[in-house]
Amino acid sequence: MCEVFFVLVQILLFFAEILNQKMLDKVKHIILVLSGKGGVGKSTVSTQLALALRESGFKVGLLDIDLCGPSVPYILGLEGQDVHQCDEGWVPVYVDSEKSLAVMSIGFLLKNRDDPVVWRGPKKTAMIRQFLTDVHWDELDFLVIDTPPGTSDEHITVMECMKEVKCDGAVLVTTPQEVAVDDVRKEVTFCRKTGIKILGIVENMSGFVCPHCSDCTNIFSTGGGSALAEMAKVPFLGTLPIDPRVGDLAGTGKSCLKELPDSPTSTTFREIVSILSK
Ligand SMILES: Nc1ncnc2c1ncn2[C@@H]1O[C@H](COP(=O)(O)OP(=O)(O)OP(=O)(O)O)[C@@H](O)[C@H]1O
Ligand code: SF4
Repeated sequence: MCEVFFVLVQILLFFAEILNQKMLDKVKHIILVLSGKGGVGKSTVSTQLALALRESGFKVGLLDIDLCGPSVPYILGLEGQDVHQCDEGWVPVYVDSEKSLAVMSIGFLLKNRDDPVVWRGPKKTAMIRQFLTDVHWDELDFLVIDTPPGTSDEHITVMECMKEVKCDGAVLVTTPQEVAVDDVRKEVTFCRKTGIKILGIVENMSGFVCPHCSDCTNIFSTGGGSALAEMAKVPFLGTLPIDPRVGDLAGTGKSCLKELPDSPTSTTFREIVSILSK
């Protein structure tokens, strides 16, 4: 009896793996965006990175698997959009008629933005697996995956699924403060233990850009991200200052590269795109 069950599980896993590979088959590059701590700007970085890749002419998908705080639909101004089902699974929401940016988030499945997702681990794990296997992406150059903060069950599920497909690796987001850097240090260890390559570290909220004179003032200490990158021997991808104009783009779906082409934030995103697309 036990053996029959074991064989059945193996068969199911085999088909899940095939399905997983099939859905992500047409995706050339998969990039995870991780942070050890909440509120450091991971969703902002994921979204602006997806938009910057699109501005650079790539076809992009953005998958938000932050089940407890799905903010991508809000940031992109897509709240209230419906996700449709087709024979192969879910059809993502496209931000434009050219279908240059496809988006999937649990936020599209909640009736109300304020509805909490009160699920235990196994249900969350099943949902994440489904997100990774059942979204019908068209041909994509890049799929950016926005993850929840920390190193929880959800992360382990993502890492397990990523082993079955060709994931390029993870971009780690930190802020300059020591507590955030400490948490990202744990994330570095987590990536190493789970075999995910670290593509680099981004230091967000690094200084404040004055909206009047555009001067950048370091209100916290700086350099935590680059010091960690050096210590962990991984690339440092750059700094993004606190820029109220970037904060104001949340909810509009507008790209920083397009709206604020001369800002330090756009300069850093251009560099990140050029590193990731090499
Ligand atoms: N560089 C920046 N300049 C100005 N505002 C920023 C910047 N980065 C993030 N923010 C703002 O900080 C807040 C938190 O950002 P965001 O939601 O991206 O963080 P997060 O790490 O994804 O949070 P969570 O852990 O809840 O998922 C948002 O209001 C966002 O607009
Ligand atoms: S940075 Fe310059 S313009 Fe901005 S608040 Fe300070 S003094 Fe004023």
